[in-house]
Amino acid sequence: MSKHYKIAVLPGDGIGPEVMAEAIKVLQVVADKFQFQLTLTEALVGGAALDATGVPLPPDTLALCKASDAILFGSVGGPKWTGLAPDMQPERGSLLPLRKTFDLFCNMRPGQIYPAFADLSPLHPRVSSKGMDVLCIRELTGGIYFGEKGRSGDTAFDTQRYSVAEVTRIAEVAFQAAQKRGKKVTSIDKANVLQTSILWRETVEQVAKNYPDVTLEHMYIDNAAMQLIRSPQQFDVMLCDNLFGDILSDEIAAIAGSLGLLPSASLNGSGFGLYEPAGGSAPDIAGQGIANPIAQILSAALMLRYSFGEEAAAQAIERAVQQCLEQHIVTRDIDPKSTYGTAAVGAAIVATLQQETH
Ligand SMILES: NC(=O)C1=CN([C@@H]2O[C@H](COP(=O)(O)OP(=O)(O)OC[C@H]3O[C@@H](n4cnc5c(N)ncnc54)[C@H](O)[C@@H]3O)[C@@H](O)[C@H]2O)C=CC1
Ligand SMILES: CC(C)CC(=O)C(=O)O
Ligand SMILES: [Mg+2]
Repeated sequence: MSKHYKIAVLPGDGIGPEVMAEAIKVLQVVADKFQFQLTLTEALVGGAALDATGVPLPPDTLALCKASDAILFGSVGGPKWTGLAPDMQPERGSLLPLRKTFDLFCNMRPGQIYPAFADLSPLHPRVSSKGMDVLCIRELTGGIYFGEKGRSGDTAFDTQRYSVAEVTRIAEVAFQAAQKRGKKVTSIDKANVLQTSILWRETVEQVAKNYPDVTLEHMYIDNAAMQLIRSPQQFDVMLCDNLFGDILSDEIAAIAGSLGLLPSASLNGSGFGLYEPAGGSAPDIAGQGIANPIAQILSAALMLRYSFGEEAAAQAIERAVQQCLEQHIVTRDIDPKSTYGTAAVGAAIVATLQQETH
């Protein structure tokens, strides 16, 4: 076995460790089947790290990430840590610094309505027959999450700043992705109000000139949020800034059936990436063994595809997930009547992979 990949495994808080356990089982099966070696090294991050070491991103964890080929991330945060100083909070003190440190400017969140349980989509029957297949491409290292912020007395502020260079590089990714899909980019902004959106729109127009085979449309964020619910099938690639992409991707997940289905890849163009579910630590269901592991498992598949080029293994995982969904082996976030828990869904995906010949 000559191919060997080193993965930093950061389960984090809440449901993170529960869903990560299932993703690791899946990775071990595909490594065996597709003949590559994985070194999976676990480290503390987020609230778990804060409790154990006093900081949400310990130096050892960062060093492990730097020495790895990719990061498989669970989720961080929860009510236990929300009152802390901002940089001590798990989200601002670990996840955002990881995104910035590795320049992970491109966040991809693919969302589809799986035909097998389209009837369970909250939008059924209006959209299910026409489906949805959207790739949300979100700028991840700029915008209001990283701008100057402050608080004094009864006033607080956050700053949104975007440069032409930042918008250009994420727009390039969106157009290239659209070329391989439905050849349409919908760029989301609020250019009727925001100066950064005017620059965003102008810059996307410039980039579009290099992709004459891709149709570009612009849409204001408020309309986009509405159009997604009204007719999600109209979208192919949605190009968003950091804040708008964060919000719209949760909406895409809900239309697909659950936040527990939506994976994500955060990339910097070098092959290195951080892979995590689009959702958070779900404190309301943590510890109950009922979290949906599919977003974490599909995030592992994206890691195999984007960081390691193991396309066959990635597709095998995606097929196994699809098959379990078709057999209605799903957690209760998708079907409230279901009795399958996190481990049962993970085990079904593992069994499907083991049975499949390739
Ligand atoms: N990447 C990350 O680590 C993220 C962390 N967070 C943090 O997570 C904590 C909780 O945030 P919320 O706003 O409640 O968002 P959340 O995404 O954790 O949960 C929202 C709703 O979706 C459900 N949900 C999410 N993932 C699920 C899964 N795999 N299976 C079944 N149901 C699932 C939850 O049960 C909850 O009802 C906060 O501290 C937040 O800052 C939020 C988003 C991303
Ligand atoms: C800490 C947040 C920005 C995480 C989040 O909500 C996301 O990445 O979707
Ligand atoms: Mg979010």
